[in-house]
Amino acid sequence: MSNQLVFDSVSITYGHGISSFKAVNDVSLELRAGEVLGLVGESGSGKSTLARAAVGLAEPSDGRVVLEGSEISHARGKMLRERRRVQMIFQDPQSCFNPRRTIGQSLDEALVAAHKRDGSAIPAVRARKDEISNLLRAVALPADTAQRMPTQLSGGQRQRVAVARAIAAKPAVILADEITSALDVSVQGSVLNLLKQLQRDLGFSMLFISHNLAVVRLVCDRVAVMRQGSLVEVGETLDVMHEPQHDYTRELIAAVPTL
Ligand SMILES: Nc1ncnc2c1ncn2[C@@H]1O[C@H](COP(=O)(O)OP(=O)(O)OP(=O)(O)O)[C@@H](O)[C@H]1O
Repeated sequence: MSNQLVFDSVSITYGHGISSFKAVNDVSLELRAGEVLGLVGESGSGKSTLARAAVGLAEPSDGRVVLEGSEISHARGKMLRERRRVQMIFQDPQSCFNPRRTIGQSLDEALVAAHKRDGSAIPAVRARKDEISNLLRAVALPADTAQRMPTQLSGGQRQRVAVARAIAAKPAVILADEITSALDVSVQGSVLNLLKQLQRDLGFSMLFISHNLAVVRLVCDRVAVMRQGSLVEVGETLDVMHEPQHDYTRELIAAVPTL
């Protein structure tokens, strides 16, 4: 399997001088084409910061992030557009949508950006409306969701729209950062099933950040464990769950009785 996204000796420091803090410390991690890689570790271990470096929301102080052979960290010009092939979905979709735009307008913006990135002709409004209906259907939302405002949707529906917006970009990689943590338990499963199904159908790779090891076991092919900014262990999910190599991983697993 080829590597889609590579974190190559990435370190990320917040702040400067004596108040600086190294949130990620020399992490090398490879996301293979078509796989779901879980990223686990206690709160503050640097999981989100690492992922954010792949979409330009954090800048590596050392090392680089590489997408299909091309560096996308420190991106300029064409690589900024290329970086949109990595899409991040956040815990709280409420804050990621422009509150003054309808869902249809937000999805349209994502579609237009994807066509611009690929250098393909931007389809006429009618054809884009059809694409938006298809996207909504793909995430099991009714077509009239396009006319609604973000605040008119439930948390689960908003997260489905966030997934639709991510796939509108025809991503090579999706970074899912605690995407069900803010949802009611009753809807968490359906959003996860949806994402897993889309991942299989569309073939993107996914970095799946979660506190919830039970969910990680269900969703992920491999799992990586971070502690205090460093990577402590990475392996096949079942191997890591059943034969953890590191004491810290053992502690994480022991904290989840259902495992
Ligand atoms: N913008 C920032 N400025 C300064 N420090 C930050 C910033 N963002 C995160 N940090 C710090 O960096 C460390 C890593 O945070 P990060 O959010 O990456 O961890 P995490 O493993 O994703 O945690 P969580 O699961 O709680 O989201 C934490 O100590 C956090 O307080």
